[in-house]
Amino acid sequence: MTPHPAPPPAGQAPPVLRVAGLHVRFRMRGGRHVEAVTDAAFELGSGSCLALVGESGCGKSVLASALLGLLPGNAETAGSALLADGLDLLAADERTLARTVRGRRVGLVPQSPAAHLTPVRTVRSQLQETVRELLAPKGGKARLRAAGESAAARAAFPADHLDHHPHELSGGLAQRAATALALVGDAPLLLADEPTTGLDRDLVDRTVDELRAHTRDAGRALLMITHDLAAARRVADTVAVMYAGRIVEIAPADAFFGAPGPRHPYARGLLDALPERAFTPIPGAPPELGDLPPGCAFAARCALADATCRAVRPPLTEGVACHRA
Ligand SMILES: Nc1ncnc2c1ncn2[C@@H]1O[C@H](COP(=O)(O)OP(=O)(O)OP(=O)(O)O)[C@@H](O)[C@H]1O
Repeated sequence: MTPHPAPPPAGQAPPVLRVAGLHVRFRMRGGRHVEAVTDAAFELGSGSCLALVGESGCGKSVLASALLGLLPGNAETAGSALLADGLDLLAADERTLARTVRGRRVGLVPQSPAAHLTPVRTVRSQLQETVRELLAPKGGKARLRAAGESAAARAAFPADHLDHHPHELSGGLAQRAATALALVGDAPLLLADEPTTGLDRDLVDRTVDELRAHTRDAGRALLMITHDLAAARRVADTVAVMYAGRIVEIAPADAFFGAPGPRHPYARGLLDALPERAFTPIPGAPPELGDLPPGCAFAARCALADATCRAVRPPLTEGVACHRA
């Protein structure tokens, strides 16, 4: 049965996004399955930012694609992802998603900007076209121009590059152009998938600050997928750690990055791997999502694991999925 969370108490604004029991699996040849996202649940309150962190291949981008209805044909989903107005992103049909969701209610800062920029058009023309499509079908030229320039400025995209084509941009500038395109639609929910790839530290800070500023207003929220824990610390209210398709810890950012710190051994390992901390990598590699072990997926890499960890998958209880936390 599709889980639907209880409505918020009377008088309280509903969260901008409520994800419950989200599963995504891919059907593979020979009847095999890849369990890319298993039982994900979280809420994004009005004006808040949640950072989804974890190593490569743990399902973060698949989760974002599920929210936008952008999964490939071999994907099966379950669960719910409710916007504040009650629309379930997982149940919505393609027409609804294309006409009323992507860009309008949910903006995406994509992981690979090159795939999102049209090669034959300048950045300015793409921004103006997006404004025309999303916001102001009959807007005058001056208004379109101003809206495009304002989004570019907010994404720290330099005005003197607006008339350049994507192939004339560095990786960092292409990333900022894609960020500007996501901001131009003024969507209440922003999904930013590795929005700081290829940027130097100053620009990382500027970009995440801008995304954050965009979502400070009531009724807006940011879901930021990132490897960059410093960027997550800078902007997030809540941190969710994903491992092998599951959220294994979800915690207030202050507690996670400060005291008492992460509770899950994997989350502690992520922080300990940072150069400014112990600089100790987590040994081993994550398991294949098509061949997950029966117990805790982290057990093979965990110094604390015992027989229970290897045999019984720990449920997420009070924000952590670990028998030893
Ligand atoms: N169409 C597909 N068919 C089968 N498996 C897929 C498909 N798309 C993604 N996967 C698998 O889903 C898993 C999760 O991928 P995902 O891109 O979400 O990881 P991620 O955490 O975002 O990593 P990264 O940070 O490198 O993007 C990967 O193991 C990937 O191989």
